[in-house]
Amino acid sequence: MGRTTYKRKIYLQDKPRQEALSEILTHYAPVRKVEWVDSTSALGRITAEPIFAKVSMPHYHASAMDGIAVIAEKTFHAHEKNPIQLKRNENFIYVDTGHAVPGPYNAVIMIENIEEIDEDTLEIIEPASPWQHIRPIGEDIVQEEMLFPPGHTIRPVDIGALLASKTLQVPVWKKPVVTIIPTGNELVQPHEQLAPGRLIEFNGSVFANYVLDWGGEPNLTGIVVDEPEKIREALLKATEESDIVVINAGSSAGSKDYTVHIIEELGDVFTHGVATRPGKPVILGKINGTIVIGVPGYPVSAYLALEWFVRPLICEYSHTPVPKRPTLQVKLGRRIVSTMGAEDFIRMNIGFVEGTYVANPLTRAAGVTMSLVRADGLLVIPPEISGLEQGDVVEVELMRPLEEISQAIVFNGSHDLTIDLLSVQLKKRNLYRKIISSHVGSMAGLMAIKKGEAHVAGVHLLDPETGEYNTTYVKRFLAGQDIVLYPFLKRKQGWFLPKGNPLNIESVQDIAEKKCDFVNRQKGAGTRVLFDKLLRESNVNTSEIVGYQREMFSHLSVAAEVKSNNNAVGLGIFPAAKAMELEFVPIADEDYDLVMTKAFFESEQGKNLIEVIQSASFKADVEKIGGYAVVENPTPLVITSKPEVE
Ligand SMILES: Nc1nc2c(c(=O)[nH]1)N[C@H]1C(S)=C(S)[C@@H](COP(=O)(O)OP(=O)(O)OC[C@H]3O[C@@H](n4cnc5c(N)ncnc54)[C@H](O)[C@@H]3O)O[C@H]1N2
Ligand code: MOO
Repeated sequence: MGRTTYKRKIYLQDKPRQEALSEILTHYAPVRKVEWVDSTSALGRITAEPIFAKVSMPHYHASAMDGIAVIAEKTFHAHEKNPIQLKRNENFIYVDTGHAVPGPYNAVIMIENIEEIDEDTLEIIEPASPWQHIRPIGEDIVQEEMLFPPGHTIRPVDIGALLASKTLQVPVWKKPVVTIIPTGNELVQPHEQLAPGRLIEFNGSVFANYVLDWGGEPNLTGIVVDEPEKIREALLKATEESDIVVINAGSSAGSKDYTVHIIEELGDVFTHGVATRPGKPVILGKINGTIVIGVPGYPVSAYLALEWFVRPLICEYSHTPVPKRPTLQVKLGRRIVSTMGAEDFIRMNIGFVEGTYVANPLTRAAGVTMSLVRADGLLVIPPEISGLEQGDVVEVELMRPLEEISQAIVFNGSHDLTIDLLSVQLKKRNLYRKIISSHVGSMAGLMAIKKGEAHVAGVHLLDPETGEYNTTYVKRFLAGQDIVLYPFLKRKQGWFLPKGNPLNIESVQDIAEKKCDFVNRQKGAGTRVLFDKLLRESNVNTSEIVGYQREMFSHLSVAAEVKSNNNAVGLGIFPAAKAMELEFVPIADEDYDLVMTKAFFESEQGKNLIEVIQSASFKADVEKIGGYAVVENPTPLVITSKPEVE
């Protein structure tokens, strides 16, 4: 059998998302099917027809109170000065709440308004009005009444109405079957062996669960390799069996991105490329009357594309509107640039600081699933806007409940592992309280406090003049504000060395003399300041250090470099050395402290935070990492807004 070869498709369209959606909706002609389901298991299903009550509720006149049923007309003359006596079974019967009130009785008197004379005789001093304390037939539901219109999503309370009216089965839309085909030679199932170049297939399960959540019936196939024949086969089978087909990855311009050609060959392609970032390489087409949607491989692009195109089709199938997320006005904590001509979808962290919702962008990389996991909101920047300024007030779609966002502690500054532990401990004490952190570096953290965009900043800024950490910087940059510098951690800084320290490195002189390959940090990093200070103190010139000009941007990347070179040395914190299984020779303790406004420090949230920091369980968590110590009951440094007298 001859193999089909396909040319690379290089140019993708930039079709506006709404236009692509409207177009695909016009091509969507679903064959809707109705199924009858038991009312007890109809939760979340959508009624396909109006639902009418089978019987009334109540279906008899029912007493609404414990007491006696009477004939109202025979009580009309009752008065304090004219008590009326009633005889059992003659002109009253005893009834309890819910009992039937048989004719000719037509009113109920509560037991507390009755005087018992003897077993069969009662006395009343007030008349009863007709139908008082009686739930007449159909008070709640009248037989043949419409319970719900078509297109109604069944909720728990609706199941109550169905059962109460003896409506035991309901006609609902059959869920549209959405077949999901993950493709890629590099993919393995999560339980399979991993190797370099092998990626775990997880998009498929994410899609399946979204489809389920949105009211569809997911059908996740196995992984299909990047071979035209296999893809063709999978698509043909899927289009026969499903209402909608989603094929993942292979949507772009790679040498093995066959999907678009195969859809074109088997049916029609309406769109290849939408004007969005991320999510651009979407394919919208149709094979044998079934809509086929090719979504990009990168997880974030993939989930967004699914929401833009698959969700509306599922809703269209059941004639329901596409739900919208609630929105919130937020102030931007940072400037955001955006692509002209394309909609930008930016995952945001949101915090409530000093009475304002402040939002900061998370990473924009389309391969970072955690950006969606961590997102509090989604900022959509329209195509005609090239960027937004820090401080602009914009609308974001909420991806988390507002209560949760409002109670979070906004943490900015230099990242440290212990901040996650702190967040876990806070969460354990209070369901909602957590920390949302932006890792922007110590200086940017200070600036966030200055501008009221964060509650707490984590900083480790060494003053090379004084050898002191943080104090100088806080005094200089936050002058004029009421600020608290809270001594938080002592972190061990030390040499990162190959296992066993083969070159026996202990000092800056050793590094220079033995011509080690030094792995440096970027200018401004606390570790870089420390290294430069060590050089000065030891009278070693930067030119004597091999590799001084090579800068890495994190402790972990320094450790990774050292791991790959037996002649290398780096400087950094212990956990990074431990993660890469390196030798670690401690040389200094670094102060990693917390900066916050005095108002926050004194607030309930602030007190909570300090309490957790000083708790035995948090300290135990921190000790487990190694190379760390929480400063025991420190004296916070309070800096007041009153300018210092020089
Ligand atoms: N020259 C160009 N290259 C690329 C373009 C472009 O316009 N020109 N677009 C880029 C964009 S934007 C995206 S998005 C990706 C889309 O690529 P594909 O849809 O062809 O997907 P793959 O390359 O096969 O996979 C990309 C990436 O996605 C992850 N992936 C894929 N499938 C799964 C799965 N089932 N589970 C989890 N993760 C999955 C994986 O990390 C892949 O490496 O193309 C750019 N390139
Ligand atoms: O569309 Mo890609 O999704 O920008 O990363």
